[in-house]
Parts: sequence; C-alpha cells; structure tokens
Amino acid sequence: MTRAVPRTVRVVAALIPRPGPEDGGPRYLVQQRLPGGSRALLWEFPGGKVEAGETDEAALARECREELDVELSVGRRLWEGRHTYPDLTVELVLLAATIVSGEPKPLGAHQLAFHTPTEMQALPFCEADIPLLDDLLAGRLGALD
Ligand SMILES: Nc1nc2c([nH]c(=O)n2[C@H]2C[C@H](O)[C@@H](COP(=O)(O)OP(=O)(O)OP(=O)(O)O)O2)c(=O)[nH]1
Repeated sequence: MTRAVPRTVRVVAALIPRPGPEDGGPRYLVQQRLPGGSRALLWEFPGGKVEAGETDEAALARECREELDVELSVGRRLWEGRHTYPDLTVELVLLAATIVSGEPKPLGAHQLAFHTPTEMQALPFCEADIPLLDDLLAGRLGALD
C-alpha cells in the first residue's frame, strides 16, 4: 500500500503590532482558526496560501484585505520554516507588517486578539508556528519592522 505524500503549500503570515502605546510590551495580532476545518480552533498569524505567480508580499496584502478587511504595508521577512502535517506540508514565512487603513475584523477567523509573545506561548497554536514562537520570545527575529 502506498501512503500519499502531503502536498506542499507556501503560506505567508503577518506579524502586525497593535497600534498605540506599548503598555506591558508589544502585542501582535493573532487569530483563532474556525471550528470544523483543518487545524480547527488553533491559533495562527493572519495570512494564507500564496497563489501561483504571486509574490509573498502581494499574497499577504491580499489575504489580509480578504480576511481582516485591512490594508497592510508589508516589511521585511522575519522567519521561515517548514512543517509537515498529516494532510499538508507548510512552508511558513513570517513578514513584518503594519496596518495602514482599516480595523481588523474576524471575517475568516473564529476570533482575533492582540497578544504578547509570552501570552502566545500559552495558546494552542498551529504546530508549524511553535519554533517561530520560541524565536519571537527569545528575540531571535531581529528588528520587528
Ligand atoms: N495563516 C496562517 N496559516 C498557518 C499558520 N501556521 C500554520 O500551520 N498555518 C497553516 C494553516 C493552514 O493549513 C495553512 C494556511 O492556509 P489557509 O489560511 O488558506 O487556510 P485554510 O483553512 O483554507 O487551509 P487548509 O489547511 O484547509 O488547506 O497554513 C500561520 O501562522 N498563519
């Protein structure tokens, strides 16, 4: 019997700081996935799959327009990693981003929240993000803009 090899997708995600004063340290936007689908109710950074012919930056701006109803300014690449789930191999890329217009709305997520890296460690996150969260907490991502 052969076992199907999971397909590989490139997924871009945004590290978006909460605007305004940083009381208690910087907080970043995270979202809880919808119930019922893949990785149901796990937390992740906003973003999604890169389509054929699209740059990472364009894909991230499109996903956040569609899923959060915000316009982003996309900055530098902060982190990249790969993780294989039973159904999917994800090439995950985290990009710095700021909101240039709009208030984030949970159009494609169960809920949105701004959390510090320490708070994120206590949330059930997608497995692909665990090494990313460790690097974020340890300050290994460099300047976050
Ligand atoms: N946006 C986002 N997706 C992530 C992260 N970490 C992680 O494993 N993923 C996974 C979840 C999804 O399987 C995939 C992103 O695809 P998507 O945003 O189009 O979500 P989807 O439910 O339509 O995808 P699917 O898995 O059902 O095909 O990458 C993350 O931090 N942000």
